[in-house]
Amino acid sequence: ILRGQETAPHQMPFMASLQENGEHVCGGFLIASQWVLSAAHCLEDTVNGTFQVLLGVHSLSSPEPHKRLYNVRRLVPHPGSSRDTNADDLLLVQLEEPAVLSSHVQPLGLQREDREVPGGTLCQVAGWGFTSNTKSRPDKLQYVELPVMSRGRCNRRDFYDGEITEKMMCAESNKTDSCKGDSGGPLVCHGVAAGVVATGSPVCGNWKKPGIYTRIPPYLAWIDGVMSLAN
Ligand SMILES: CC(C)CC(=O)Nc1cccc(-c2cccc(CN)c2)c1
Repeated sequence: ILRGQETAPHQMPFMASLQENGEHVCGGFLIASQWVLSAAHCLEDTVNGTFQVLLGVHSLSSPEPHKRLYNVRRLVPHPGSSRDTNADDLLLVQLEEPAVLSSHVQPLGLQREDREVPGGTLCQVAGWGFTSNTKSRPDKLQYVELPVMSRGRCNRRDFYDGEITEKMMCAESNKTDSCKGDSGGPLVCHGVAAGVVATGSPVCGNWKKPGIYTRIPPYLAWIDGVMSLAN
């Protein structure tokens, strides 16, 4: 998160750190006691692929009473996701067991009505991703408030020139922005998850490259289907 601020500890009790070999790789968020939603691109550049999910966390490094690392039972990338496009960039992560819920560990509601979030709406995005283009990584959870950019404006030639589908949304990236390591985190509008941070262009904080977020309503059937079928 570029030019954001540290959250109050556990202000976002749905936030998850998707980790590989004990290192933060991507954001994610609890959507049910045994399920975390993240981004499919987070599975790229994995070494031996043992993922774990850290919940109830504020500082990645300090011991915290509510912090708990969960093993992963199953990783379910969206069938339409692929390395070379932004399409369907979603990942469902089933925890080995249901998370112990508390005031520090709570699921986040999903936007259920398939209605566009109007341009200009202020939404929050959080994560432990880069806080600058010099790749500095924060230890504590950061968040920033960003205005949504309408699809019409985001698809202009000098922005993404028609690349933004109705299953994606954009947010301004003028200095404040999401960045590497924030992928998979939620874009929270009116208190519910309206989008998921997609990698989009590997540029952070450049107003000409708005942040791309996978919209959630178009994927509710897939999300509910996967969760209902799993053992
Ligand atoms: C100088 C460094 C920051 C270059 C770099 O590593 N960029 C990079 C790589 C992969 C993903 C992302 C990335 C993720 C989520 C959101 C965004 C942009 N809103 C970018 C950005």
